Amino acid sequence: MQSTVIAPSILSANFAKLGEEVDAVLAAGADWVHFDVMDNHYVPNLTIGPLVCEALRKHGVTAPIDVHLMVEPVDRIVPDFAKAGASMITFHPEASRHVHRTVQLIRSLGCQAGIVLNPATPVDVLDYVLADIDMVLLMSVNPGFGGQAFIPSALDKLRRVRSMIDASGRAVRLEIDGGVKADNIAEIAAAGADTFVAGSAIFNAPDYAGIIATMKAAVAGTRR
Ligand SMILES: O=C(CO)[C@H](O)[C@H](O)COP(=O)(O)O
Repeated sequence: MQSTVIAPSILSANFAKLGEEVDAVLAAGADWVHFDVMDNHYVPNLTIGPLVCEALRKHGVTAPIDVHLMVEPVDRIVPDFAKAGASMITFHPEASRHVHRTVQLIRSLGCQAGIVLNPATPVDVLDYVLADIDMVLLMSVNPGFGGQAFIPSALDKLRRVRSMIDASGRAVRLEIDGGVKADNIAEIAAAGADTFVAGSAIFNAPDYAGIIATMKAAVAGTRR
């Protein structure tokens, strides 16, 4: 099991003061910045691109930036994000014609690569790419919007992917995204996640440090 990572999704941040929001969650104990890229094609919403990632780096953000591409096609935008300062880039296999090639492209540009599985996407693709990736991101909501409820079937899927990762013997992160809250994060951690994306739970909280500490303590409680 990898170390615990809390990655606030800036989808729920106040975009009018994004730099300050990112500084605030990092100062409050967040480990990564989760950066949701939506194209109004693969998903029914439109968000931010490489220019905003680059702006965060220029603003002084040194923490890992975890770019989740909800775009189709994928490959064209990958080099722009690598240049803009992405640390890891995850993508949906449905959005790439050649999944293994996209993984190779991301890694050739110096970023970590991850595969994202939607709630109804089978895990089988992992049989063929687990040896080549750094992270699996399981969606516990249908992608496109923050603030949705956690889909319970994600717990069984977490357990299944955790077994696959452990059997591989590789240090692959298992990330969960969607509906992660202080009151369900322990159950999610116990099912095998080590990397937790939370948008509305963190950015809607009055005290960022308080909610992040509560989440980390809940995860730590499952590791004893
Ligand atoms: O990728 C996403 C949606 O596609 C978001 O990261 C995710 O939904 C986080 O938001 P919340 O924690 O509010 O559910």
